[in-house]
Amino acid sequence: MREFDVAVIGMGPGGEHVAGTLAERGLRVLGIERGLVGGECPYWGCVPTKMMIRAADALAEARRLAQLAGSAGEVRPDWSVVARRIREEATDSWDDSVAAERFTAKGGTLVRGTGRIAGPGRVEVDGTTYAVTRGIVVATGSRPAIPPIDGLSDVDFWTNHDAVEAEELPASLVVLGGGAIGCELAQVLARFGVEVTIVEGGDRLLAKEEPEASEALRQVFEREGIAVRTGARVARVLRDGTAAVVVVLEGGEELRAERLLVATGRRTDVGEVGLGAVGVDTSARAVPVDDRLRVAPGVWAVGDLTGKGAFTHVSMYQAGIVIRELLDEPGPAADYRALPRVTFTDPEIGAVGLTEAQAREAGLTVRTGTTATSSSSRGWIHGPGNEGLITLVADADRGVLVGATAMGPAGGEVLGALCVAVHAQVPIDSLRSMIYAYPTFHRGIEDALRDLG
Ligand SMILES: Cc1cc2nc3c(=O)[nH]c(=O)nc-3n(C[C@H](O)[C@H](O)[C@H](O)COP(=O)(O)OP(=O)(O)OC[C@H]3O[C@@H](n4cnc5c(N)ncnc54)[C@H](O)[C@@H]3O)c2cc1C
Ligand SMILES: NC(=O)c1ccc[n+]([C@@H]2O[C@H](COP(=O)([O-])OP(=O)(O)OC[C@H]3O[C@@H](n4cnc5c(N)ncnc54)[C@H](O)[C@@H]3O)[C@@H](O)[C@H]2O)c1
Repeated sequence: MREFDVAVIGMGPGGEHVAGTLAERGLRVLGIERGLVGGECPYWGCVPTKMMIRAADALAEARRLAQLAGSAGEVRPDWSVVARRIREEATDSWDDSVAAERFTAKGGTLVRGTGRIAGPGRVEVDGTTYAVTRGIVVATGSRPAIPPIDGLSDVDFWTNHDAVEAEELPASLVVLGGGAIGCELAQVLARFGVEVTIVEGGDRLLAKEEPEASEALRQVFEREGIAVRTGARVARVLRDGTAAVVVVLEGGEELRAERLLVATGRRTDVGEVGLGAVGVDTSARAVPVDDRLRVAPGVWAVGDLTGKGAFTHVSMYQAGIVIRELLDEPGPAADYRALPRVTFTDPEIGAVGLTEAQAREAGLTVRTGTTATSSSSRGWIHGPGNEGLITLVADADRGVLVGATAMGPAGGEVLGALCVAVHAQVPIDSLRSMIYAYPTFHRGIEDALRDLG
């Protein structure tokens, strides 16, 4: 049986970081990947979708020219430019040779196939068993969760994979799910001329964010011609000939489109990767981990699988802790108090820490302060595209921020300052005494602090 110090099952952003760093540090590392080294983020997630968004935002800015600077002629979207960039620049036509070689050049051993834990200190890849002396790291990520809707499996629906790989766009699209994926892709495709309807089962878009941000985004979407149906339950789905998908809502209304994109969340698979062999309940939705990402003696987990936030930065952050664990190096334990997230719609919605509702549920003495992005000097100067808000959530007893939202142009960048405030528990009095450069978008933080009272 071949022996390694560390085996990493799943080479997405978290697994690749653990495996590559430990190999570089001289450990014997086995990396196991059944798809592409790099995982969801570079091939079907963050990177190509942000490339799409960059293109869609350029179109939106061009359309704003008339209100700001005249005209650059007729704006004519061409998806083939985006598809080519994704194929050639982002994904190498979904070929991971460069990433695989980067790992093996560091001294790692890559085995392609489906890995699973065969027992303590043992992993198996498609029938071959390997001995692991120091640690097994499970980083198998997530896949699209497909809801059990009558008829769905009979229509050729899209997931994020198909949307990212599309060489041509449909004329019309129903997007099932108004979360981060649904909202980002809906706006991109609408800006490229696709007639888009979002069908969201809950009562608002981006349910994990502040309700005011959800409402502001809904208004932007409707103004851009995206139909938003919230509180809408799908009864069944069927194909009408070859041309259209019909989405039948409870109540009987029918929505027709050339394509259906399913973006209803992600699912993890705890059982498939053999975590049951080390005592994990395989019916769990996420792997239970402690604050050092330990699952069982000699087993760690990182990334989407841990249920701590399905973001690349969470996976990389956790990977950093596991690397220290496996190298026996000191360092802080995981702390998710200041977890940031950014939905890259236009306007961007950046948020960190707790929402107001979460802070109240936690029993804190909550105070909030808010300001409209459009009412700041910079927002007003910016003009078209200046929708948004800055909302602060404070723990009044301790005099610190526990959460914040920055929605607006560059909302994800404005968020940086708020992340520091929440993470480092900067006293609100200290935030009030800072100098905020004029006229920046982040200066809106000062207005929101004033509103905190
Ligand atoms: C459309 C979209 C847009 C996104 N945009 C952003 C964004 O802007 N910012 C952000 O932070 N996050 C974004 N995300 C989320 C981000 O992509 C994920 O959180 C991140 O990729 C998770 O990393 P991971 O390490 O858990 O593994 P994953 O990226 O999920 O990769 C896991 C890997 O494990 C492999 N694998 C699974 N099971 C096995 C097995 N048994 N044996 C061998 N290999 C296995 C898979 O093939 C895969 O390559 C986006 C996601 C999507 C879908
Ligand atoms: N910018 C980013 O960082 C970014 C971008 C995209 C995705 N992501 C990550 O990927 C995760 C998955 O994204 P997602 O948008 O698929 O999931 P999500 O959980 O964010 O949103 C899914 C939405 O689908 C709705 N839904 C579920 N079943 C439904 C049904 N049958 N009919 C109608 N609506 C239904 C839910 O109510 C929810 O609002 C995100 O939570 C996020 O962590 C991050």
